[in-house]
Amino acid sequence: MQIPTTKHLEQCLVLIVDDDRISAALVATILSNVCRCLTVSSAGEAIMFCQKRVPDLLVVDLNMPGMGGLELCRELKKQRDTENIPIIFITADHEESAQLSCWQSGANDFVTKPLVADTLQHRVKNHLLSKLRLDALMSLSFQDTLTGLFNRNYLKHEYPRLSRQLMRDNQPLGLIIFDVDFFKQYNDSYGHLKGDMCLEKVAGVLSYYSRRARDAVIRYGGEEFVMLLPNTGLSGVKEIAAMIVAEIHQLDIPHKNSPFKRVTLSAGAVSVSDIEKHSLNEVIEQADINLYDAKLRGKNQVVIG
Ligand SMILES: Nc1nc2c(ncn2[C@@H]2O[C@H](COP(=O)(O)OP(=O)(O)OP(=O)(O)O)[C@@H](O)[C@H]2O)c(=O)[nH]1
Repeated sequence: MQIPTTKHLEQCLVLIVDDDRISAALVATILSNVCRCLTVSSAGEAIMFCQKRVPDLLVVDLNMPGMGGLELCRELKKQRDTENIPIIFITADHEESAQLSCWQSGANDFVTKPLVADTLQHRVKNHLLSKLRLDALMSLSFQDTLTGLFNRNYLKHEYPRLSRQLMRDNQPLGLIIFDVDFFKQYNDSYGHLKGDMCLEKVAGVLSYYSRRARDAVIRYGGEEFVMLLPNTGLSGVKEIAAMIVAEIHQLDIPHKNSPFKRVTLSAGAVSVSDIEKHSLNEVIEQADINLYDAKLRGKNQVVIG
């Protein structure tokens, strides 16, 4: 089976990390007909770059003043956002021990100087293609096709890691379940296709409010969405849930068979501080009880506790 890739090779961004400008320019020229390239001149700059924008691959000079290539590689492989970026070292060192150090730091490959242009191009190309296939598989496994949000698989996969992190930092997890009110009637009145468009609009608003790097929105069921808000206490969770419910109300998406005459959301929210004592199911269950309460109290509102 051919796995559909998320973008083309020429759209990929390779970050070249080299303190020697001439050497960096040579690598950029060699790779110019394979992909897009940007250059930074130190490991520190590379880390800052990756915090703002994640490249598809890094070509790193092994020996740089200050933080060297090996340390940079170890650092990037530790971080969740950068752990899957292929890293290729360029080294003038032909010693076996240097090669071993590259592998041990987590590098995906290395090329030796003097550079053979064809070899560098093919290595970069092969690693980029593997990365594109991995990205495509990740999005097929973890993305909801209608809304582009994460799916339930992602939540199950992500929760153990997230809860370990929150435990270490002694921080709470905020979680909100949103459910579109009278959505069966919406489909019945306007048709399934319009129903899908309505879900896409709701998803857009939820994504907009998922502002911090580790916040996440998941399409949990048909018209049910879960928002994960790490490091967020009860008052923060309440504020965000209320803003989203109000925003959907303000959007004024017509719904003739709702008593509100527009599309609305109900929300059940929690903030759990002793996360180690609770499974994902327990946290969801608590939020779901609150959601049920919001529905009982007349919908278009948030219940938190
Ligand atoms: N258009 C569309 N509809 C969906 C999708 N997934 C689920 N639904 C519909 O969502 C509706 C949910 O109905 P209910 O669970 O009865 O909820 P409700 O009508 O919103 O009732 P309350 O939650 O009590 O306000 C069902 O009619 C499903 O067919 C989807 O992907 N697209």
